[in-house]
Amino acid sequence: MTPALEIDGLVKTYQSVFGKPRAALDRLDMVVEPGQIHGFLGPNGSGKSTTLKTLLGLLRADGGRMAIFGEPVPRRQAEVAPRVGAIVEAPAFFGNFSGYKTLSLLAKAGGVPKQRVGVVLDQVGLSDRSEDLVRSYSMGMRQRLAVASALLKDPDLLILDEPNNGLDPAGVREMRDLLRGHADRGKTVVISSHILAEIHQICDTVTIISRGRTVAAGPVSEVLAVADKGAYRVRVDDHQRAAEILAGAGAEVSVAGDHIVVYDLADPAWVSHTLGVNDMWVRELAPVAQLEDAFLTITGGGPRPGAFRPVDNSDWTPEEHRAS
Ligand SMILES: Nc1ncnc2c1ncn2[C@@H]1O[C@H](COP(=O)(O)OP(=O)(O)OP(=O)(O)O)[C@@H](O)[C@H]1O
Repeated sequence: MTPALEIDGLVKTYQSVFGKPRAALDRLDMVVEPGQIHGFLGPNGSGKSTTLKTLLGLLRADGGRMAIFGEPVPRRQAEVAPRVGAIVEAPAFFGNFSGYKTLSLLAKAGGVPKQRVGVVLDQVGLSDRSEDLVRSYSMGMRQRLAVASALLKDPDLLILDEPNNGLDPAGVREMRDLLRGHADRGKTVVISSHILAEIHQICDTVTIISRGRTVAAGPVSEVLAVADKGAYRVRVDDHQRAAEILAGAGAEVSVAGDHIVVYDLADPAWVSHTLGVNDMWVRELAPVAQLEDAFLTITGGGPRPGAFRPVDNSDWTPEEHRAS
């Protein structure tokens, strides 16, 4: 089946008039299959908004390829635009219009039948307040109005950047039900977040990025299973050398900031023994037990080996990419 979304080796560097150029995306990869709720997870500043803006044609990429429903973008952005609804930056609504009027105008501008306005107001739970002026709306209500505007054209691909911002716990639950309902009708949803728990509760699959690179991707249960998979955090004096020794002895290891992580470890004593016989002394050996720890572990360092592909500059179509 054609993926709803494919990103391959995306590169984006922000130029600065005074300072040095800032590499925001460094060969980022992402694939989203249709009908899923896909989480796009990464710490603040890791490049989520930049990715989504580039995908939607709001920023120009410096390298890499992107396709939406098999159509290369930005070249065929106009063709796929009717199938995509997105909120990437909090839209500015006119405070003196009601929610209903706001959506009616947007529907008219987008060539969407007016009946959709009532439907989406209902979907986001704003029907009761639809005649009130937007300036009287709470932040959470404005957020829901924004989601309603993205739902107007009943998009096959719904992209929401941090949709739970400003929502209280009940609002987060409603948002989850809303997105699940959309996916259950065969639509695809991509939501970005820096909060692991949100992605864990809502999403089927996830792409985790750190410093503009993909560091892990796959079904949420598998990617985050690192927490339950006998992963151990190890601190020694020379992490690089310790990682080489442990990897050479057959362990799956990644270097993450000021520590290393050893995966699938049946017996932690094996680590102290293996390093000890190489004259390296373990300062800390602790299980990575919590999901938040797992997230920090995954995003704390560079990409894990094999987690991303280098860019090639050959001509490319999504079909060729899938065949390769
Ligand atoms: N217009 C810009 N000019 C220069 N640098 C920028 C610009 N926009 C973003 N950046 C930088 O690019 C990097 C990625 O930023 P981006 O906003 O894409 O991250 P993010 O994951 O969406 O973060 P957050 O979760 O805080 O929204 C950051 O280092 C940020 O400072």
